[in-house]
Amino acid sequence: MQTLAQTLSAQAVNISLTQLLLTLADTSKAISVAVRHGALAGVLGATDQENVQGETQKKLDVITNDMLKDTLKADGNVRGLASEEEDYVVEVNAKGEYLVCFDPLDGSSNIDINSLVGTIFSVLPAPAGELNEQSFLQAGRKQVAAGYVLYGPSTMMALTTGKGTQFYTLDPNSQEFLLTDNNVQITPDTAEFAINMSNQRFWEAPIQTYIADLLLGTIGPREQSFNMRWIAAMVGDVHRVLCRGGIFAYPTDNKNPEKPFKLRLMYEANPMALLVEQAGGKASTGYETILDIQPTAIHQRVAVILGSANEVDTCLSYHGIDYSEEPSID
Ligand SMILES: O=P(O)(O)OC[C@H]1O[C@](O)(COP(=O)(O)O)[C@@H](O)[C@@H]1O
Ligand SMILES: [Mg+2]
Ligand SMILES: [Mg+2]
Repeated sequence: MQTLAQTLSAQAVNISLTQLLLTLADTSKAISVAVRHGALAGVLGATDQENVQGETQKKLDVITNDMLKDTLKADGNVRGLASEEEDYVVEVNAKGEYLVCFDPLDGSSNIDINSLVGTIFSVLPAPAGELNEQSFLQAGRKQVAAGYVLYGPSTMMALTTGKGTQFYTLDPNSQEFLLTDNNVQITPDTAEFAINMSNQRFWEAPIQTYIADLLLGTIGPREQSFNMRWIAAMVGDVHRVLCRGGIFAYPTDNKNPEKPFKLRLMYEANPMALLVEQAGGKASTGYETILDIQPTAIHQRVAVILGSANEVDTCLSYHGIDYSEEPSID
């Protein structure tokens, strides 16, 4: 089986990006060790700090953020970084060619119940000149690489450098990420959806109607039964969609009018959208393709609807968007 380095070489990924991706992979191996030690290492539970979004930080949010920050600072290829757990962008190396945005621990509410968590990352080209927040505000389409590492029963990485989506599995013996799927493909049709149903009464009308029709199953307009899954960690839910198809949605809601969206564009939605598109799926807010959004802030939040192409199109048709002219529709 090919190693990560061998696969990146076969994809003709340039040396600086390869080095950076290997740094991210190495750091994720160390995070995997910290996560696996759990209570034995005293890493579970919360801190008494909040991040910029007003969320209480878990100990592992802080530990994993520091691990990534330290290794990316030591990697000469990084110009700057932005993290869910950092209020502001961090300047790294004046000569670095890349910007890295990351969610060091996604699904962190799962950590205390020994359930799925992961790390999500997005790599953008660093523009010339002074580094500031503006340097990062590039549409997701500009990402040169994106991926996540899932700390599950096995540690897996999903990665794209714009040449399809690949899965790697961490070999516990050699400590190498080995290529286990070179061409991940999301089935265009599905009978499985993932959404936090407890927010139902707060959604907009289009998503209310769409989900209601899925729940009606064989007696509704879809004339088929749909199954529901919710891991409460985007990495886990998107991984399932990449493995066996499905639709994942965290739509707009009015539960807290100051925060109409949950997921963050730069280090959750964009990297997942690129992985999904590169695997033949689609990713939208309901009104706009995620990868085409022009960001306005590093911690900006968005609505997310992604997964099996035909099912995402069906969901978008409830939002009054007709995709019948698009080539992906039969
Ligand atoms: O609490 P909810 O509504 O189930 O939300 C779960 C969502 O929140 C997140 O956990 C947010 O990520 P963080 O844990 O990085 O803040 C997503 O991974 C997941 O999809
Ligand atoms: Mg997250
Ligand atoms: Mg997080």
